Amino acid sequence: MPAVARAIDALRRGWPVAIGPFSLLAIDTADAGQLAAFDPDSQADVLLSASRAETLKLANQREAANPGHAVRIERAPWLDFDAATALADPALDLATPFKGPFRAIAAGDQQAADAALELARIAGVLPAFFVLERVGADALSPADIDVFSDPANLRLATRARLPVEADEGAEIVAFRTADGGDMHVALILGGPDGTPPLVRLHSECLTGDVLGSLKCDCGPQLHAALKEISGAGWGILLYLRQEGRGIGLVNKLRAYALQDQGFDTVDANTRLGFRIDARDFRVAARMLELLGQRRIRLLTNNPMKVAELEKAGIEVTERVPHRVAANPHNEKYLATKRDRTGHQL
Ligand SMILES: Nc1nc2c(ncn2[C@@H]2O[C@H](COP(=O)(O)OP(=O)(O)OP(=O)(O)O)[C@@H](O)[C@H]2O)c(=O)[nH]1
Ligand SMILES: [Zn+2]
Repeated sequence: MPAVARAIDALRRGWPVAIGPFSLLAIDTADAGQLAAFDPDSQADVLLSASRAETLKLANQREAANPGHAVRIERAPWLDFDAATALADPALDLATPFKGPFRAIAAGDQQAADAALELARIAGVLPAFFVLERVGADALSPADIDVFSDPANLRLATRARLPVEADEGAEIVAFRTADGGDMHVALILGGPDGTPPLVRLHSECLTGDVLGSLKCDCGPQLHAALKEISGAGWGILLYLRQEGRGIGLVNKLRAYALQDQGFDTVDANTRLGFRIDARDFRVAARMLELLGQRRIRLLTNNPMKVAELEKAGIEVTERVPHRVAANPHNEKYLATKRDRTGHQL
């Protein structure tokens, strides 16, 4: 498992990683010099996500037969570092006329190719690589990456009293994984009273939670949730380290830049090459289990959260709506949540 943590670190630094039969260099974090060292003979192909390939109209019959999977683009003389960056990063879509033509070919080991894209998401880098078939002694397997994300690895690390505005008697509980994955926390307000706790799953949003961003509703939702839970007598707020619906802060800010170009929150994620919602709510179920709460009332407008928790063995006895007032900056975002991602607003 430490090998996965090392690979995540390497991706963030623009260093090569090995997965299955592949040696991979993340286009997002590497530079032309690192590419020359990685691939002195200009042999490397490019690996992209299906949704990115679709945006670029590079999804040919091969991809259509295998939707949702990594797409491999054959190396061509004009596919240098800058051209690859334009393939990887949608910020340049409107500005950069494509050279090409580019040709999609068989990915090779599809499972390993898909695992590479998932590792990029976990590392918070764009899901796009230079790729070579080169067997490395300590290559990761796709199963290693699954194990890394398995919420069964989550452990309760420590708990302490934390007086907060909403409840001076609150308690904070920290969770962590053996491999140094993201650290999640729970805030318990009030104490068990024999009824299912009112629970809020809050996904990290640095811009909204800390900076008072008006682009989303996260900040007001966070504070309203704490108030509501304390008013209900008792409950739990899970603060989940799933910034940007699981794509990381840098990629979320890239999504914001695309929104400045007129794309909505859904299309921005797709253009970046990510799923519309890349969060894994099994981790929330595991935290509730470690806190001894398998029956809950859930504060959310998002039916997917209810479904995912139930799938992971948590009984949601009631969905409690969690609406906050809109402002002129987040009106469109909230409308998109209602119209395109099934939020009950
Ligand atoms: N990728 C991306 N993430 C965003 C954007 N705006 C907010 N987020 C993230 O979205 C998460 C909050 O999710 P929402 O979809 O607003 O709400 P929800 O949690 O699904 O649903 P509710 O429980 O009803 O609030 C946080 O992690 C934010 O950082 C955006 O435009 N793009
Ligand atoms: Zn937000």
